[in-house]
Amino acid sequence: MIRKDLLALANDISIEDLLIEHPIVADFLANLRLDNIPKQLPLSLAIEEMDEDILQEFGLDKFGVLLSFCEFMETFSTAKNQNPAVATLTIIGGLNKSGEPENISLTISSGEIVSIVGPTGSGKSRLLNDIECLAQGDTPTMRRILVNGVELDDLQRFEMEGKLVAQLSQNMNFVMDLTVREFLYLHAKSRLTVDAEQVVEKCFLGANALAGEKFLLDTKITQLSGGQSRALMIADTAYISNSPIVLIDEIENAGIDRRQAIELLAQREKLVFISTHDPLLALGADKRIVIKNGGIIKILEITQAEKQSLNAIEELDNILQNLRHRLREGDQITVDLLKA
Ligand SMILES: Nc1ncnc2c1ncn2[C@@H]1O[C@H](COP(=O)(O)OP(=O)(O)OP(=O)(O)O)[C@@H](O)[C@H]1O
Repeated sequence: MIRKDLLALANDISIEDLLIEHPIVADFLANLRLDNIPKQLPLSLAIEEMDEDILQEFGLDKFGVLLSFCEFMETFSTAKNQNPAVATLTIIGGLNKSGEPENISLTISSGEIVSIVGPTGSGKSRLLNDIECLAQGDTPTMRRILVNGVELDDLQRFEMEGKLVAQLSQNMNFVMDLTVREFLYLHAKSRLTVDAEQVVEKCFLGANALAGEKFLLDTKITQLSGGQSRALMIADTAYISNSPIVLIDEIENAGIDRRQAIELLAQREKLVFISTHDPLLALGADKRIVIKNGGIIKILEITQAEKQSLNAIEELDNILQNLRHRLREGDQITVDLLKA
């Protein structure tokens, strides 16, 4: 649901009716201790009658409650989560930065991992953006993205917007004051997950396996570090979210177990695209798109020889990871740490 529709829910529908249509609203009210708000009014009018002090406890004013309502519904409402199945995604080439044609057509199936490599500024994020907005020749690259082999008209595109793609970007901004348990539970519940308790536990264990420093189910999500919140979002995307396509921009700096993270996502039959400068991640993918000057210049399938080199790269990477770990621990860095 887009902001305009969410504001209409807050302005035009009584809280009573809202609760029937979106039971998850009860959790929103409980979080802000608004359970006793008059339910016969729409949310925007009901908060007018409220004591400002209660809201101030949460650092909110009346407008802040409406904003918080929209953010909550964007994150948790089921309307967002009825995803169409995506078996394949096709990228039809457009033009590079010099206006020359890419002359490519690449079809990727669910469960495949695709890495995107190329120099800084070459257009890796642009390709991810083209996929995210399901470009139809209307972005600077003129690329077109087909879903299940079909071109999307404006209506289909609009309907699919926000439903297909989970974007795991560098920074996660959590606005709500929830614990990890509450956050995961709400997600699971809003996606009508059977056995929400079990899924929450699985997701929590999965996230902690990826994160460097461990966190608890009772840790507030606003207190998670960048790497921990990234790990949580990856586990959430794998176990709870049902977005069939996952876009990851530069996971290397997140301080989490990168290979395990990608494997976790691919096992869940997602279609995973990772923009990366990291050899381990690039070669861990089934296919590799090489970008230069804004255009796709090569599409490589991982070869047997490359797969074999992965072990050696992993050893090198472990040495580097160990160095980083020692550095964080305040240890002396000596040459013997460079041995495998
Ligand atoms: N084919 C294209 N035509 C026109 N502009 C393009 C094209 N491809 C990329 N660009 C533009 O070039 C700029 C740099 O691209 P982008 O940010 O995607 O690079 P990047 O490879 O992700 O860089 P980094 O590795 O630094 O993150 C952006 O403004 C992007 O919109």
